[in-house]
Amino acid sequence: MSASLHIFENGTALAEGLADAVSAKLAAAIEARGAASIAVSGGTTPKAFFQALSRREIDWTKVTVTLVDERLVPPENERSNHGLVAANLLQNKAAAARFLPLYHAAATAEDAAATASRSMAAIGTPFDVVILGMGTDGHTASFFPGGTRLKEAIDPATPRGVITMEADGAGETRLTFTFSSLEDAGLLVLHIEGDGKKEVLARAEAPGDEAEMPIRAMLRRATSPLQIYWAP
Ligand SMILES: O=C(O)[C@H](O)[C@@H](O)[C@H](O)[C@H](O)COP(=O)(O)O
Repeated sequence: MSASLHIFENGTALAEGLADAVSAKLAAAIEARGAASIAVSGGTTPKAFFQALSRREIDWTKVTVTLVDERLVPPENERSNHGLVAANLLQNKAAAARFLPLYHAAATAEDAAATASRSMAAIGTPFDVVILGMGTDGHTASFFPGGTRLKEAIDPATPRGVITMEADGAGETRLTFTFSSLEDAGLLVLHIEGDGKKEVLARAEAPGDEAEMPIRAMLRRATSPLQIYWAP
């Protein structure tokens, strides 16, 4: 599927424009099925978007929020994506949403991934909305170049669910949804800001190995059209 590029004047306009598109998609899912789901990314980019989305007037009691990926740390750790989402998205109107964590205080990372996969299976798939970020190394979710389980994570034959990942530069062990869990979302978004990320995107769009820039898996093979939201 080909990608579409949505360009905004600045970060504020981007946050508001993306919150409009996402809340419309969630509202449509609630209208159609009585429930909606969204998986979001961590990092620095989504903060303003989370705050804008938290104020949108939809029936948040029917929305399940989860994470595309997470670090193996408890929510009170400053590097926790759960902590970021709790502080910025699960506020205002969106405080009524249900949040499903990927991190569980389990004995091992594998146990945490298995627990997360089970609780995710209960919400049903595909997700209505998936918001991806992208690192300057071309990673998305926790699909890191050189990641221990990168091949498995981006293999379309790997079933839906959460797996563990370790990589140089990733810091902690990660928990990440697999490619197959994310690529068919009702609304599949790549949310990036700045000229640097635009250059990374241009490199990713050029021919080359997916293992070198794993965002290529989404750009090339996602069955849902990738909606790229960008501002300088
Ligand atoms: O950090 C995370 O939780 C995500 O794993 C990661 O994929 C993130 O979306 C990118 O690294 C972009 O991060 P920035 O928005 O900070 O550039």
